[in-house]
Formats: sequence, structure tokens, C-alpha cells
Amino acid sequence: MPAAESLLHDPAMRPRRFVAGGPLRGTIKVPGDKSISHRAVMFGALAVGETRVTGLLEGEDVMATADAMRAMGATIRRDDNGTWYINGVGVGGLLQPDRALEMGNSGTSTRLLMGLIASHGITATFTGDASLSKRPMGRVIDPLAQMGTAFTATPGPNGSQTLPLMIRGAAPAVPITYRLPVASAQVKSAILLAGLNTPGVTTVIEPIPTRDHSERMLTGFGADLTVEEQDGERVIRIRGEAELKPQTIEVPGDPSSAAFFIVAALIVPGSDLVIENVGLNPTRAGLVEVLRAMGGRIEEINPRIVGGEPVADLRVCHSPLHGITVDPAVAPSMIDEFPVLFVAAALAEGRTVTAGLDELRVKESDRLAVMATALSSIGVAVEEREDGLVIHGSGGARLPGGTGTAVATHLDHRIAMSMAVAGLASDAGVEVDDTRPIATSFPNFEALLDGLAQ
Ligand SMILES: O=C(O)C1=C[C@@H](OP(=O)(O)O)[C@@H](O)[C@H](O)C1
Ligand SMILES: C=C(OP(=O)(O)O)C(=O)O
Repeated sequence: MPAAESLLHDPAMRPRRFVAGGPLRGTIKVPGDKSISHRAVMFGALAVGETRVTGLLEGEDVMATADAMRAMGATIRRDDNGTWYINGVGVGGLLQPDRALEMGNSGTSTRLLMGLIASHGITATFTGDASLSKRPMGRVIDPLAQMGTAFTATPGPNGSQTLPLMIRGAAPAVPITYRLPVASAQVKSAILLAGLNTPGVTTVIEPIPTRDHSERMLTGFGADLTVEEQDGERVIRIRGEAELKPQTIEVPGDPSSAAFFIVAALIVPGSDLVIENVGLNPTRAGLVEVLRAMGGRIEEINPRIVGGEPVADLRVCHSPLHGITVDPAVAPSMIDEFPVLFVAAALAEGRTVTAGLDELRVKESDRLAVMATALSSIGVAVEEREDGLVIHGSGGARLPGGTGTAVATHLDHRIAMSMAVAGLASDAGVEVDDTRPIATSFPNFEALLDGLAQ
């Protein structure tokens, strides 16, 4: 069993102070993409035959997906070289799990698996940690209920529906045409996955494009899926009762994990860092564009295709940054990178203005409120607005840092890593209250950082 799996239920907080050290120099590689890893496990578990995956992210979130797929009949194992072998049950072949599906901290596992189960004649119960149990599930329940699936969810604040929840799949489910009311790859993917085992054609209309890993990978597995541009919207159609063919998948490095080292190298003087094998799918690469617009020197070396996704090595050098107004239209292509962008903005010259970020309030934590509090506590001037933050940067001068209480991370890995990066450019350092959630997406983050500091 990989080390990451054993950390799931450790009750003790693990605080750590991150302090300024030397420049970040050398070459590193970040772990596999979390979104692609979840999908590789799920689709492999639905194919007939053996799928092989290299570069899989062995973080807690992906392990939660793997455990759930095992509970529904798939055989999933890892060899000593880190290759994963997934023997699937076939679309329509998911078994009734005999235990609750424990989703830990992972929104992606929960929402995509709700979609998968929605069109299978089985029932399942989803549970999660304190963070996941607050997150809204109505956005997935609404379309899946239209397909005939039944839900019993726990009522949350303001009429929201939350975990724990029970789902009873429909067999057969009814195909729908659904226009996404919120820009969410998780909602899009949940409906497409339900469509896999639904007779006829299920259609998702996406007014604002979001990450397209499901579309790319389902096509690779042989699903009958089309994407069309119509009046500026993406129309995605999937024909159900598909048969998926097993694949060999190489998972590229996660741009959302690379983001922490990109920003760290930009803000720590003297840094010159190469990050190898970073996924640069245009639906994910917004941060690189925004940081370049702020003056960041980020060079793409050896662009290539890995596992059907564009990838390059990134060379990042310390750069004087200046504040900008970030176009809300780029938000979906960097939705998980805003916490660390706020840290870059804190070191920039002048004001950085962000808007259109309401979705950040329903992630692992309310990332607008939590980052506003965290940055203020280390001496950054921040204004919190309803849908964004305005940050007044230090113009490259080190941040004061935190001398009082530790930054509260609220079980949010991205807050923990963002504030760790802020510590590298601070006088007094930054104390993070709990580093354990980092293992959900980037188990070797601290080891990589410590390795660079030597
Ligand atoms: O589909 C995915 O793999 C993801 C979609 C995004 O969530 P939303 O769909 O809620 O925007 C993102 O924040 C999450 O980390 C991963
Ligand atoms: C929002 C995230 O993940 P999830 O929704 O899968 O919990 C994230 O990784 O930043």
C-alpha cells in the first residue's frame, strides 16, 4: 500500500514554519496531474481489460477514487516501479459497494463518481471529511436527478445539499441536454460519465470552457463523444451504452502543483528553476499567462505531447513583478491557482485586482476569505470583495511574515502550500497550522522544497 494511503485518518495537526532560504535553483519534477489521474483510474475501471498508468498521482484524493472503484468491482494494483494496473468491470458492470464510499477531501472523486453511479442500478453512500462535507452537491444532483437518479442528501446552509448523501442509480437512465449554470468541469464530467451508460445521446452545453480532460480521455478510451462550437458555446455529446477499450496512459505533471514552485522561483531573488514535464493544456495554463503579464520570466522548453496532453519543461527565473487587473475570463483555466497567484501579487509592485471568483468560496475552504485573512496576518494589504481580492504588493520587498498565531488552513492543501511559498519571501517566516492536507494533491511538496533549500 503506498504511503499516501496510510495518512488518511491521522488525527494530529502538523504545523510548520516556512522561512526564507537561498534561491531556488536546479531541476525538479512535480507529481502527476490530479484531474487526469482521477479520470485514468475511473475510466480504466470501466474499460474491459487492463489499463496501465504511469506517472499517476499517489495523493490521498486519487487514492480515494481508487478505493471507491475497488469497492465497485475493479482490480487496481501498483508494481514496485510505480506503474498502476487497472482491470475494469465494463460500462454497466459496476457492483453494489458493500461499504460507504469514503471520499476524504476530494470534490472531484465525489462529483465524478456520483455521475458514474447515476446510470448504474446500484445504491451507494458518500461520506467525506469536514471540508468536503460543507461543499455543495446540488450542482450535480440537479442534472443527475433529471436523468432519473434518486438522492438523499444532508441539508446544508442556505438550502444547499451536502454529504453524507445516498444515491440510487437509474437503470436505464434518461438522456438529457443540460446547459451548465456554473463553469465546472466536475459537473460537466459527472453528466458525461452518467451518459456513458445511458441509452441514446447525452448532451452538455458549456457556455464557458473548463478543463477538457474528460473529453480527451473518453475519446482515447473509444467513447463516441463529439465536441462542437455553436454560437460561442461548446456542445459535448456522448452516445451511451459505450464500450471502453483499455489504454496505456502516461500522466503529465500537474500544472496546479507546478504553480507553487513557479511562484516561489519568481519571488525569491536569485532563483533559476527548471520544472520538468508540466502539463500545459490551454484549459489549465491561465496562471502562466497571468504571471507573464505581471512580468514573470517563464520559458517553455521542449514542448511535446504526453498522454494526449500538451506538456513542456518550464524555466522560471526570479523577476520583478507588477500588479495587473486579471481578466475574469481566465478564471476557469487557473481556478485552483488563485491562492498562489495572490502570493505573487503580494510581492508585486502596485495593485492586483481579481474578480469573477465566486467559485473560490466553495472549494476545500472559502479561498477568498481564508487567503484574505492569511495574507493580512503576515502584513499584506488586502481588500476582500464579494467575488475577488485586491492586493497591494510590496514591490519586491520581503513580506513582514507572521509572529503571532499560525495561519489557519481549514483543511485546504492549496492554502497550506500557498502560505508556505509566502514564507519563503518573508522576514519572520510563516507558520502554517497544519501541513497534512498537502498530501491530498502533492505528497512530496515539502521534500521537494527542502531539497531545493540545501
Ligand atoms: O474536474 C476536475 O478535475 C476539477 C475541476 C475543478 O473544480 P470545479 O469543477 O468545481 O470548478 C477544480 O477546482 C478541481 O480541482 C478539479
Ligand atoms: C478544488 C480542488 O479539488 P477538489 O474539488 O477535487 O476537492 C483543488 O484541488 O484545488
